Amino acid sequence: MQVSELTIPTPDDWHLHLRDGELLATTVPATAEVFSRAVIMPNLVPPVTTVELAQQYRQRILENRPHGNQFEPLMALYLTQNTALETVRAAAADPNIIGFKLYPSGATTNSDAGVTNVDGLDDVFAEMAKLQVPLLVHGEVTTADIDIFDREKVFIDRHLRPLLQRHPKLKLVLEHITTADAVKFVEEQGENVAATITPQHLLMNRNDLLVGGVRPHNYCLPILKRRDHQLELRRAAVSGNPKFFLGTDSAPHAQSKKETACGCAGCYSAPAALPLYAEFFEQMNALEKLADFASGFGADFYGYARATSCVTLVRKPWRVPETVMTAVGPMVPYWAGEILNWQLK
Ligand SMILES: NC(=O)N[C@@H](CC(=O)O)C(=O)O
Ligand SMILES: [Zn+2]
Ligand SMILES: [Zn+2]
Repeated sequence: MQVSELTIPTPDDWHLHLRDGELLATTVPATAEVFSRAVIMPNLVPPVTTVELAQQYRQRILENRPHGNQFEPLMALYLTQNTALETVRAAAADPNIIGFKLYPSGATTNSDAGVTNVDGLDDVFAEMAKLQVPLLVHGEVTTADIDIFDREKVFIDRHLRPLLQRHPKLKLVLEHITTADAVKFVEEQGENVAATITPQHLLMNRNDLLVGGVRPHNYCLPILKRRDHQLELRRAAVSGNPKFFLGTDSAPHAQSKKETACGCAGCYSAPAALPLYAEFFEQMNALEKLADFASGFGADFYGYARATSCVTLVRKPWRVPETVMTAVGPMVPYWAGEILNWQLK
């Protein structure tokens, strides 16, 4: 029998870009109306590198939270080559800071200030391991000799395995994983290593980016991979392994910055985030696994209580809007113009 309603604990988004300024009026409610908590990515210009900057940013986010809403932003700090041990200690002491985000310099949107030499930060990683401050990782090498489709695998082999050998207790989340290699790596590591998976990497592969014309709104980083990799991600997401949990990586860019000769990377999935994951779990005949993936495993990993409130999805097909109007112009959401079977009640 087909279920027509699905109630799960209020989910958490463990990887989210809200941006800043006027756009917060759009991005904060879109997530706060569905999610209980979200990890807020720090790749602003300038980047959110200190506890003080994160507290100010968090305040701007809270100002855009709908009245009566309990949404809790959990701030990630931007790791640089100059991050001080003092900043690690300050982050550990602040309950609104969840950890540090490692962007290899040049890997993705606003990563110029990112890390140029991972091995040179061993003191910082040692302190993070000691204080159990999580390291969130955009796992791609950036050297020109490595093909864009191999960048995740090479990062794992060159940097992540050695890093965890040097710091076996480090709590680490490999963000937005896209390859069978990443799945295998996370499965092999101890309980201190986990991964987030986006809706686009579960629902699509590189054909959806390149066949029949280039689709800028399916372009994100790490780039969609071949179908074999997608199938491994799909398997991992429904496996019930608590190391794999929800992180949308919703990453809004203006339509004009996506539909252009040199388009930005990022899918704005927040307007349809939970229905997109429900679509995937239904395709896998595994809707009963959505609750742990969306609302359980991430909280367990990070050491938060699971939400006690609930959200209900109903089976009621709807079309994702072609555009969403924002203060900085129109944006094309991920899955625009396509049908989703589930929506929030
Ligand atoms: N995922 C993306 O393609 N883009 C993200 C950055 C990131 O998460 O790498 C963004 O900030 O636009
Ligand atoms: Zn990233
Ligand atoms: Zn991201």
